[in-house]
Amino acid sequence: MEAEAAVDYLVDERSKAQFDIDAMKIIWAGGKHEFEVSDRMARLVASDPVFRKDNRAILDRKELFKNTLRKAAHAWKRIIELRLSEQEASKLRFFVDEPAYTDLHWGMFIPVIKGQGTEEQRKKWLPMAYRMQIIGCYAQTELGHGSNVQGLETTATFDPELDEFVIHSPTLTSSKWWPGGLGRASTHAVVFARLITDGKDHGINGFIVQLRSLDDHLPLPGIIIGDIGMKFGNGAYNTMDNGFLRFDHVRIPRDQMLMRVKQVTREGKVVQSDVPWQLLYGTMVYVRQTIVADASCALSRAVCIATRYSAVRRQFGSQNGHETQVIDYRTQQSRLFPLLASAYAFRFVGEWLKWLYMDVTQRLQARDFSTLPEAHACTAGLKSLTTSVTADAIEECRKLCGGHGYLCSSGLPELFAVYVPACTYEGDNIVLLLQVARFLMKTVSQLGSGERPVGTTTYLLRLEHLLQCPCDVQGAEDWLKPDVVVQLFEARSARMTVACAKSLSKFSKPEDGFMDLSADLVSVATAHCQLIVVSKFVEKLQQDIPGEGVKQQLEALCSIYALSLLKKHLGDFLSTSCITSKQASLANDVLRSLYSQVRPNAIALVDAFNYTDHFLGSVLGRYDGNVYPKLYEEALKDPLNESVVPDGYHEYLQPVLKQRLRTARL
Ligand SMILES: CCCCCCCCCC/C=C\CCCCCCCCCC(=O)SCCNC(=O)CCNC(=O)[C@H](O)C(C)(C)COP(=O)(O)OP(=O)(O)OC[C@H]1O[C@@H](n2cnc3c(N)ncnc32)[C@H](O)[C@@H]1OP(=O)(O)O
Ligand SMILES: Cc1cc2nc3c(=O)[nH]c(=O)nc-3n(C[C@H](O)[C@H](O)[C@H](O)COP(=O)(O)OP(=O)(O)OC[C@H]3O[C@@H](n4cnc5c(N)ncnc54)[C@H](O)[C@@H]3O)c2cc1C
Repeated sequence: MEAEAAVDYLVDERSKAQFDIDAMKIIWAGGKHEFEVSDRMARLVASDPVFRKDNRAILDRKELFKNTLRKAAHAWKRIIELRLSEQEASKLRFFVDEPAYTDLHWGMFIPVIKGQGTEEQRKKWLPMAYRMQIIGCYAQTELGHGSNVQGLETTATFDPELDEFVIHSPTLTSSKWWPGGLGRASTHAVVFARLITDGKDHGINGFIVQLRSLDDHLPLPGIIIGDIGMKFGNGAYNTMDNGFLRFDHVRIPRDQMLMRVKQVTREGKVVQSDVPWQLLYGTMVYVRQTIVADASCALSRAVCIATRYSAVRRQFGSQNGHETQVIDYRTQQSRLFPLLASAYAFRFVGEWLKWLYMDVTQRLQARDFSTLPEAHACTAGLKSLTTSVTADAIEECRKLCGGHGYLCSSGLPELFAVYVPACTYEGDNIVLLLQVARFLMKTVSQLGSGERPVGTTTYLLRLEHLLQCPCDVQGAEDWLKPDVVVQLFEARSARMTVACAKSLSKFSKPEDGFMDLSADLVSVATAHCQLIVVSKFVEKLQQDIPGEGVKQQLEALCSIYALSLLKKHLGDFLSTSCITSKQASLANDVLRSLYSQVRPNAIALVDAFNYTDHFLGSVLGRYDGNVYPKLYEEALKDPLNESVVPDGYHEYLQPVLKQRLRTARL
């Protein structure tokens, strides 16, 4: 094929931008320093051939896993050689863009010891873990029990004679099943098990257990361990060794029980410390918060691919002598731009959630436990909302790219396959929304008792007003007023919450009500979480936003985010009498004009994510828009194209063809 000169097919598009893109890049990155680190690490990874990833879909499982081990070892080598800070190292891992055992080691094993270990335990285990002299994972879920943590069956029985715990898997369903990094790589795990002393069950707790020898990596006596097998998609999450694990009376010293929440004395007495027992779930709160930040990355990546390709792709019509760019179709805009707006919305709510998590952590250290329930509800709810939207959005972006979106070289199938389990891991999304609903029902029921709602539920203090207030929209331009929109989302959430609370109060047993009304409770929780995202976007815009035109673009995106939600959930807003059908129709008109406003800026708005072509891993999303020759190039790399006549022709194709010839002669 003819070699094409390097042409930037998106130059025209970029010249239309009406804002300072460099300033937007800094807003997106969360600051100048963050931008600089992220940019440097992205380039470092993109320029290193060890980190190539274009062959993942065609490697078999063993090659794929070995390749991941190689990349993780190389990443670690570079981290040491370049003396990277924790922030730089974590960005480097992010741009390597391949699920690996190191995610669980750094993302869960270290945090669980930090959060649930005593000072002595932290001093003993963390230095080894930081130097990667041991590799750890988080072994909570069992074959028969995932969502219901209190239902775990693995036992940790105290033996006072030897001052040890005996870790045991009493049934098949008690086998640990799913932990990432467990299958092949980990030498240690924090294992969640039922604490049994003197025949009494004291509920679950974490225990540090060595699984494999530090000399030859063989499983230690009493440990039965392996990988749980291939998961959804080629490549994708199969770089991760999710594992199974059974214990046959494995003994560990008493001081390997994580003892920040509960302690077991030498005599076998269980002492509950004064921190809330829910801190046993603290690592999940931490990871849920990181998953929200990650959602904006996955979503922005898919949106970047779909937006660039939509500007390159032309179908039907006539536009300056060419067919029309598909991005100019209103239907394409109405599917794509709300996703672009959601990517920015999730970025800002993720930033805020990180702040909330740091705040609750500091309070816990100062023994102020008052904001823990809210932090749990926010992390659970936003994890659920952002991952569900992102998973659906990646699939929508695939469809927005038409047939070519279905090719692995578009990057979208693998992104989808890697991303969808986020709706399940770290808490199934429905189970987590039910936790938010439970928190809201409790908050509303306590309103009369002088208990003041905190943080994101403060709006419930204005319940009387919110239950009656009319929506202040008279003309279309009123829909652009942030306070009008925020109050509307508050009113919708408050009205749905109160309606559900009333229905619940009719049940003599609250548990029966929760079972019967669970689908409605999920809708209530969703409305509350959407309110949080809308209000955090609005709050972000009240800060100083430097850069010409940047604030205007973000204001347009914020309005698109809120009004597209209104359109999607119109039933909620109309059935709670929050708006009239006339107001809904005005909102729709405003949305159309906002799409026109965003259209010339669309390419620059996705360029602001600053993704390298290596990270995007997509022919359709290439920065230069040179899609068609590169699609050919990728196709020619497929192993099927290595020979002109396919393997199997002589055995299977030729006989069939010959047989058909004979039949034809008959
Ligand atoms: C230098 C080099 C650096 C290199 C850097 C590399 C960087 C890499 C880093 C990568 C970083 C991060 C990536 C991380 C990787 C992610 C990969 C995916 C991993 C996936 C792992 C997992 O899936 S682990 C398993 C997760 N499991 C779950 O989530 C289970 C879900 N279930 C539950 O949480 C609970 O069972 C339940 C909450 C659903 C119910 O619990 P329970 O039955 O006990 O409770 P109740 O409902 O009765 O509630 C009792 C009260 O407790 C409150 N509650 C519940 N949970 C919490 C909580 N978490 N915190 C606080 N409070 C909580 C609840 O509200 C009730 O309160 P009251 O109503 O007041 O009684
Ligand atoms: C890729 C991946 C990586 C993972 N990594 C780890 C790891 O490192 N460590 C670890 O310990 N675990 C890990 N897990 C396990 C994960 O945390 C669990 O799968 C998750 O918590 C969901 O639990 P479950 O599988 O038991 O789902 P289930 O609870 O069995 O869910 C099945 C269905 O039942 C519904 N359901 C369940 N309970 C209720 C309820 N009360 N009300 C209404 N509906 C309900 C759910 O909505 C869902 O539709 C991983 C899982 C995956 C997919």
